[in-house]
Amino acid sequence: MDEFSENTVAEPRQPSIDPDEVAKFSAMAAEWWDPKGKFKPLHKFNPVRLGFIRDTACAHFALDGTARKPLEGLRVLDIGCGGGLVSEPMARLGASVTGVDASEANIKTALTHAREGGLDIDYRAGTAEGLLEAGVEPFDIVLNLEVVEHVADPAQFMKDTAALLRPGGLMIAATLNRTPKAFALAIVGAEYVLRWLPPGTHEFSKFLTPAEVAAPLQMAGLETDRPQGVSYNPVSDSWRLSDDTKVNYMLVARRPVSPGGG
Ligand SMILES: C[S@@+](CC[C@H](N)C(=O)[O-])C[C@H]1O[C@@H](n2cnc3c(N)ncnc32)[C@H](O)[C@@H]1O
Ligand SMILES: [Mg+2]
Repeated sequence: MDEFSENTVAEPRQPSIDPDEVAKFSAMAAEWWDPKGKFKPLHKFNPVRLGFIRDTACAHFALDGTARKPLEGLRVLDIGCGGGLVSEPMARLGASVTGVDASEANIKTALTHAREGGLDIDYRAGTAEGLLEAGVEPFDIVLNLEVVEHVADPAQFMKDTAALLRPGGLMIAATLNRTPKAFALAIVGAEYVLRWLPPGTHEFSKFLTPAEVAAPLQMAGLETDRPQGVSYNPVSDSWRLSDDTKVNYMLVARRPVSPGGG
């Protein structure tokens, strides 16, 4: 057993995995940390979503956002963590981070990169349902970023990730909306015209509306905020928070301390 196999959770039945999708990401695993490589869009997108995550977490848990490590003491799950583009900054903010991805190649990249940077992150190859089967302790924060549009059963995936959130905890989900504008910008524009992403990275039919992301979370007992749009500005070549949720958006959900409120 190599060192890496110990980082695999619950091998046998992992129904959220769509093998073609995971193979697509495994094939690009070496590129995660190349800001000019295939994950360039995520690198560009990172500052705005990291700021949003930090601010939302500090507000939710009443933390001092100006502290050097404001998330100290919080357990964060980054589900579908890829190469760790969000796990690492969360660890730098003081959180105890568990990063889980269905692709072993991605986890290898993430482990290597974190070690090189002296960061201690609990990376595991696996899935949400694997964590549930393994009986992990629920997390203070669950990050569910740009993954649900790549899984086999989105509603079940959202439900499983909700089950990994403790009472009083915070989930931040992010994905692409299923609108004509998202088709034009995220698929035609980003994949075929600008070539930001390899053609075929996204399947339009797998995009989800905010209501479709929120419904399984609400059924799992979470309360959801209004979706937060994130938009690209071609003039400044940067991303910003916006009122437009038609392409990229984030959805904040909270598990009440006691069922039915509180
Ligand atoms: C677009 S990447 C997002 C990576 C990271 N969350 C980010 O935003 O930087 C999607 C990731 O989800 C992973 N993935 C796909 N299906 C999964 C599943 N069922 N469970 C866990 N991870 C999965 C892929 O391997 C890939 O690394
Ligand atoms: Mg995606």
